[in-house]
Amino acid sequence: MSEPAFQDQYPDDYAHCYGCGRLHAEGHHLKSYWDGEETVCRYTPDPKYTGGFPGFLYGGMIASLIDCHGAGTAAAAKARQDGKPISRFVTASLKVDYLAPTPINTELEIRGKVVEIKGRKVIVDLVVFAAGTTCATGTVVMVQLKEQN
Ligand SMILES: CCCCCCCC/C=C\CCCCCCCC(=O)SCCNC(=O)CCNC(=O)[C@H](O)C(C)(C)COP(=O)(O)OP(=O)(O)OC[C@H]1O[C@@H](n2cnc3c(N)ncnc32)[C@H](O)[C@@H]1OP(=O)(O)O
Repeated sequence: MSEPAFQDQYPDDYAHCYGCGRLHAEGHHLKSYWDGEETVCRYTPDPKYTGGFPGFLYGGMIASLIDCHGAGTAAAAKARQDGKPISRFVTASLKVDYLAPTPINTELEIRGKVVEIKGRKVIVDLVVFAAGTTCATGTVVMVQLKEQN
């Protein structure tokens, strides 16, 4: 059996994020997994998240995908390195470059690559693909909650 999604391993008290918390009743419930040394999250946006014109996703949602998949990647990477269960990270910094319009009603693939793990801080590079096109890239700085360290 494959390992549960990173977000499904968050402790209950820290699983209420609108983007990825499994316990948020109306959230997006993003799910992230290992794919070799990278991580992957797949998500098909609903047209209600339309951006400036029909057919395309609004930038805030793209940032959310990068943010939440980045947090999950940081948590999983730290857990893998330390041989411990997944703990909860929060976003200290989020940078997004929008490279091409991102379609809705198309499955997006968000991939993460760990750049650095230093103490409670993990830096992750991310890419958002739609049908093979690179639509956005991002870098996040994630910090492990002190009480989870
Ligand atoms: C998820 C469940 C939450 C449950 C909460 C329970 C209570 C927990 C208590 C408190 C945390 C509250 C957080 C709530 C968040 C809700 C969830 C989101 O929506 S995430 C999106 C919004 N993100 C925030 O709202 C973070 C706000 N920022 C902070 O709370 C702090 O600034 C935090 C935790 C991110 C860092 O504070 P430090 O005092 O723990 O750690 P320092 O020593 O400042 O930083 C550690 C390392 O990270 C680097 N760093 C910190 N901020 C950076 C930045 N903006 N850019 C680059 N590097 C940064 C530092 O340079 C340091 O690195 P070097 O060890 O020196 O190499």
